[in-house]
Amino acid sequence: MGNPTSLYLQAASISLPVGSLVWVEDPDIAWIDGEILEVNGSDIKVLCNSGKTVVVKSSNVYAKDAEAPPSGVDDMTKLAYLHEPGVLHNLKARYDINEIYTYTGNILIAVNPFRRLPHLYDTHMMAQYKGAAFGELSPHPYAVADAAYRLMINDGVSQSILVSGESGAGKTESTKQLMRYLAYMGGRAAAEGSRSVEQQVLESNPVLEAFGNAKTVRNNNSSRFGKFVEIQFDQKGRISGAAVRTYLLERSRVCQLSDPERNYHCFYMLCAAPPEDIQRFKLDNPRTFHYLNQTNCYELNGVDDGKEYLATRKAMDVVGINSEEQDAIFQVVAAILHLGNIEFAKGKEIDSSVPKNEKSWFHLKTAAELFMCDVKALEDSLCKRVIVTRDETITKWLDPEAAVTSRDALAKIVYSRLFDCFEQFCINLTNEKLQQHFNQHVFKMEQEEYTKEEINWSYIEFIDNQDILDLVEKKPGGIIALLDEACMFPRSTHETFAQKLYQTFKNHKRFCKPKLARSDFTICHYAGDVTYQTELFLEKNKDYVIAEHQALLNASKCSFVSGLFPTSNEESSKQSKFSSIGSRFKAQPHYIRCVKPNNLLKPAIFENNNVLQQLRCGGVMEAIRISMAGYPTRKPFYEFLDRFGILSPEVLDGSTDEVAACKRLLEKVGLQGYQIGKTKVFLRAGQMAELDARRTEGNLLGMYMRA
Ligand SMILES: Nc1ncnc2c1ncn2[C@@H]1O[C@H](COP(=O)(O)OP(=O)(O)OP(=O)(O)O)[C@@H](O)[C@H]1O
Repeated sequence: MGNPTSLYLQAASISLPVGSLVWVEDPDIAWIDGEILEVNGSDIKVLCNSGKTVVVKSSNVYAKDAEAPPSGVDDMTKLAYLHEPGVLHNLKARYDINEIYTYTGNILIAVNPFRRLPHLYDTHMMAQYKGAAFGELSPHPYAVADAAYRLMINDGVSQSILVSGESGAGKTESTKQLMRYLAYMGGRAAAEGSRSVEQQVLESNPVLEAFGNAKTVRNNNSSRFGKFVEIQFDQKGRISGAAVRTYLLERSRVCQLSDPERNYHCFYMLCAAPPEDIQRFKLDNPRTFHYLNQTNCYELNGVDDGKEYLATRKAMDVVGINSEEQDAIFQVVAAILHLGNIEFAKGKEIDSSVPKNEKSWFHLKTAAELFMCDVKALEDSLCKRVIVTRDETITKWLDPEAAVTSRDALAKIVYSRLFDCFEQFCINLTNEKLQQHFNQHVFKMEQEEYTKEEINWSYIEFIDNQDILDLVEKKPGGIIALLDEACMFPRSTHETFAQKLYQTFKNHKRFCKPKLARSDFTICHYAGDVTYQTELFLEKNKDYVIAEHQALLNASKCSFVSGLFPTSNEESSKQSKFSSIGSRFKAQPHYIRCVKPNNLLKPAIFENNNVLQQLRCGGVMEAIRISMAGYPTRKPFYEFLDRFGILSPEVLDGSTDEVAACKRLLEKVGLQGYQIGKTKVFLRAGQMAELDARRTEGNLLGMYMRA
């Protein structure tokens, strides 16, 4: 991605006269506004609104629109000066009055209010957005959903809405609003006694949240997985079906935690279940389970896990999971908790292990009961490995440490099979793909606007992230290809893999080796640098189930459990499933970018630097950069004359032809490089500021002459 500051050079290089209102950089609040006191060559003295005076280079000063409405504009493209401080200030001005949604062209930016705003989401609101032209009403997820819905109906083309943002930014909430609106538009009364499809989709949220969400440092209810919701409509625009696909669950959380985070909600819910379930699953206080007591965080503020358990069961009913299946699911969840409490001691043989004590035996037996598998087989699968060579079969003991690793591996694979998952690495890769898609889309929309207005423009290049995609997934030679190779050689270790990477990519500008690291590597993703540990990597890529675990659970007497571990020929290939994520977004996309205004998760706090960082990474500044490269400021003819007619009042005399008047005015003021569209004047970056500066000069001159 290009350096975002290079964007504004054009806008900044114009000379601003004394008295102009400007933005200058500020270390604490990112951008501060003020007024120019003096201009000495390229040095500009500014009196900031905080009261302090600073001298800055003219290239770092950005014009502030004196006529910008105090409560902001609902679309960034309506800003007279489209630059970073303008965009930031606009979002803040709106956030201060609880206007959390703002457009940047077709992209909806949603700033998390961290407070309920029920008036925004009632049915009355939905009725208003139904069929309203995009941009006619205040920005809203309903408007995005409505536009997508209508395009689907009118053009018969599938649509997708991409909701992105960092953890806690409001993706889940926004998605819920989208689904509510689509259910409202395409709803169909359910047959007597059965639930409607849309209700099932909405109700699938609590189910997924119970099993895939956890408290993290950044969000008390953080989704630890990617989600793809597909809603199908029939010819008449009525919902006909739905599917919710999940991918890439964070699996390490099942057995490894640190303060102040929690494991997946379902574990705590189950421990707070009604007595008959507690008895049946031999459960106890969460503090007694190793997989839960590695942190001191058990309860969530305002959440009653017992109630949540019942609500989850109910939600499972709605999505069509019958009570037998529900029992099987919670049985597996309980089995995982017991599994985690099995400790190991040294056995009689050298380097062997056995369950440590009575307590461990109890948990081993209980886990086997709940998995409905053989106790001895479970013990063996934790403590032994069978190695088959050409000539013989050797049984190898695992020492206590290796037995713990084996136990945790079993817990993770069972839980992830329960949830159907992939790796953290792929989450970043998916984002990369989506980002590229986003760039292309924004670019295309710009082009379409120009074509519609019959504007000439040459192809404007923008930097995309194809290089990162190549680095990661190019065949042969990309990181994944090298990883696959490494996994095929029995002797390769994470160190040899790392060496291979360092060697291969030593000159790649998106790849680097962190100083001091021996086997880590860093990829410069669009959202920032991410360092990966090859150690975990090699392990994770071998997404195999240990053969003993596979055999153990495939033989379970519970058909649900054995179904989680089908034999290899019953299993769908991993590759095809992953590649489908990117291809699904081939449908016409719409974008919602969620922004988290502060890390305290509190209302009414808007941290400039924090927000700016998200706008830069999330592609919002990128979208603006793309439009800056063309003709970012567009003014309908009458508005243009209204604002700038004063620069040459004679052009207005006696003429009713707005187009001719605009042309004459632009000629008179000697502006170069603008274009006249069919309904609007198109200006290059900075030209609006230039015209305003002339107006200011004109006013000053007028005042001087009058004096
Ligand atoms: N539009 C909104 N109105 C009210 N509260 C909101 C809104 N959007 C987000 N929130 C609040 O912010 C919290 C975090 O939002 P959400 O769970 O949607 O984030 P997320 O982006 O899905 O996070 P993660 O990626 O961690 O799952 C919510 O629990 C809710 O309290």
